[in-house]
Amino acid sequence: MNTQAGDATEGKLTTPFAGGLAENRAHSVDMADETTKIEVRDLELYYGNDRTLKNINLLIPEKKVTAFIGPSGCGKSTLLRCFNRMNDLVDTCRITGQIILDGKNIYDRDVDVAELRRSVGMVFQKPNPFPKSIYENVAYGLRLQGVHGKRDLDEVVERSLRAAALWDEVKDRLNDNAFGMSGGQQQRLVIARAIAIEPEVILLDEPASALDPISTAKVEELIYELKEQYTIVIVTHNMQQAARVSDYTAFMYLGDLVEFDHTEAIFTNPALKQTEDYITGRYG
Ligand SMILES: Nc1ncnc2c1ncn2[C@@H]1O[C@H](COP(=O)(O)OP(=O)(O)OP(=O)(O)O)[C@@H](O)[C@H]1O
Repeated sequence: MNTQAGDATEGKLTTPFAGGLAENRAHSVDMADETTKIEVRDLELYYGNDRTLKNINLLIPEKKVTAFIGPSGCGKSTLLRCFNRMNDLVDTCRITGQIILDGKNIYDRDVDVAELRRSVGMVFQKPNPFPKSIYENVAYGLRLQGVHGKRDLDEVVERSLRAAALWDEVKDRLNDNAFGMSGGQQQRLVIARAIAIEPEVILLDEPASALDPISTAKVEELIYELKEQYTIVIVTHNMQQAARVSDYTAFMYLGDLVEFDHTEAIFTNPALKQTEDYITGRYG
């Protein structure tokens, strides 16, 4: 039987695996030490007639990094975008099921989507700074919220740039245009911009795939540090990256959540041959 996510079984949370093969895929994932930040319940997503996400049930623990891995087109980004309702922007998209954030279904009618996106920030594959100064990029969200005092803004800009491990590199050129920064710096700037408005969850969609190895290492270090304060969900094609930065890993295939577990277990002792075949590069 497909078990409801979040059922407590002898101190464990039973996380079911979705799709038609649920019975022989389910096993217990010990998450007893975790607080659930997001719970995905029976999530189905259609683009037109295409069933792109199939009965996804998943727990995302607070202040941990959860990675989504799987071959191209399996639905990783689509699932990620459900967490801040970015898919609402796609006309053909239809969603059933629930995503509970801090006890509230984010798909309820009374949810303020702008407010949701303030608490669930997102960083995309390609750095997308605004054509403004470094300072204004970080201050942008605060200004939108009505914060205009220079001291307040200065403080948040510095704190956010420090948190994004960028302050030392840019503190003497805060008024320069962000487009003059390297790709790796731009990506950390975008992360600083996301942090500035104090989200609770940060969604990262292949945040390092457009970066060189040194910038990638910096972004990975940053992700590791950010989980002290934020719940992080990352989509990555890079298995080593998932193994390095995440605490939990979800392996997806053709819209199914095939296996979810502690990252170490997924990479050293996966429960399913399908997962093992993917992480050892036999397909995908
Ligand atoms: N806006 C959209 N409209 C229609 N179909 C879409 C849309 N976005 C994604 N899809 C389809 O949904 C499926 C899942 O796509 P998604 O981008 O979530 O996969 P992914 O696992 O993140 O892939 P990749 O690793 O290549 O980024 C694909 O078949 C894709 O073509």
